[in-house]
Amino acid sequence: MNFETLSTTRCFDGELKRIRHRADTLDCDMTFSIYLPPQVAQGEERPVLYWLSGLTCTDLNFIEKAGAQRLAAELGLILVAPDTSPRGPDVPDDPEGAWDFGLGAGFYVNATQAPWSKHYHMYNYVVHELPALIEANFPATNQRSISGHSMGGHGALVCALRNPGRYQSVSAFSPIVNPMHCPWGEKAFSHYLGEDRSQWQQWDTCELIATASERLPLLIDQGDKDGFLTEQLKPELLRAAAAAAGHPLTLRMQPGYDHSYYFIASFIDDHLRHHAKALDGAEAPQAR
Ligand SMILES: N[C@@H](CCC(=O)N[C@@H](CSC=O)C(=O)NCC(=O)O)C(=O)O
Repeated sequence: MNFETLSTTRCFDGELKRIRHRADTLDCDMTFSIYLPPQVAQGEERPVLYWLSGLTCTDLNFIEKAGAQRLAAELGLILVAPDTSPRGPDVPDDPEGAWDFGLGAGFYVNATQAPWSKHYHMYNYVVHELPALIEANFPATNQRSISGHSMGGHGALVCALRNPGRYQSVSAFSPIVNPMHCPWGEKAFSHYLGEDRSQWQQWDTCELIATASERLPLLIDQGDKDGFLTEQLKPELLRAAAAAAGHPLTLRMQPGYDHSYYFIASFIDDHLRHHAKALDGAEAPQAR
């Protein structure tokens, strides 16, 4: 598989790379970031944490703002941050240029409706094509975990719930848990998936959790001063759905925190340790 390394930057004794490649599932060129911890320079293969970002983001928001590399280096975790939508001059965008749909807002679904269905297959990209590229070309094991923020939190939860056994652990910050019933999700799903709401259920965490065949524990952090909390995110709906299904959920309401990457940076270490504990060969170091 061909790819181009756009940059390589030393970081906490590891390497941060930006990679551009042709994405067949999206029918466009894509750029992602990958952090290789120092253990890979010593010949080790390491497990991967995939991070899905939210609306308006590229691969860089998480890499530049979350501060995850320091502990990833210590834990020996590879971090992979894809972009949030297909890109390029041929890729359709919101006709009015809104930031909550189209470019930067792929919602991690496989679009079925024209004109979106030509490129907007972010689910297939993050679940299949990107891991295949990573595992064939980088010193990565096939042990994977997934996390994300907001639209990306929705993506992480949906990817894990739809693929029992594929991910060792899952977590999310401020996820859109019930996109079928919030303005961001209704706008995106009606365009990408059409008006038949029965087709939306397979992309909605609160729906998927009812019938999940694997009860992978969910770790979720949510700020109680998040401006999107009541209209878009609605974590209480996930709490109810998880309770009804008997699905293990740790939902931490964090007092005073908003929707920003300052919030993510404040709790990212807990999430990295959660994933490291679940991933073979990436145990957290002993406390000193
Ligand atoms: N541009 C918007 C704000 C958009 C926003 O808050 N995006 C979040 C994700 S929201 C859900 O998916 C984000 O991660 N932004 C990038 C960042 O670096 O903070 C506005 O102007 O209101």
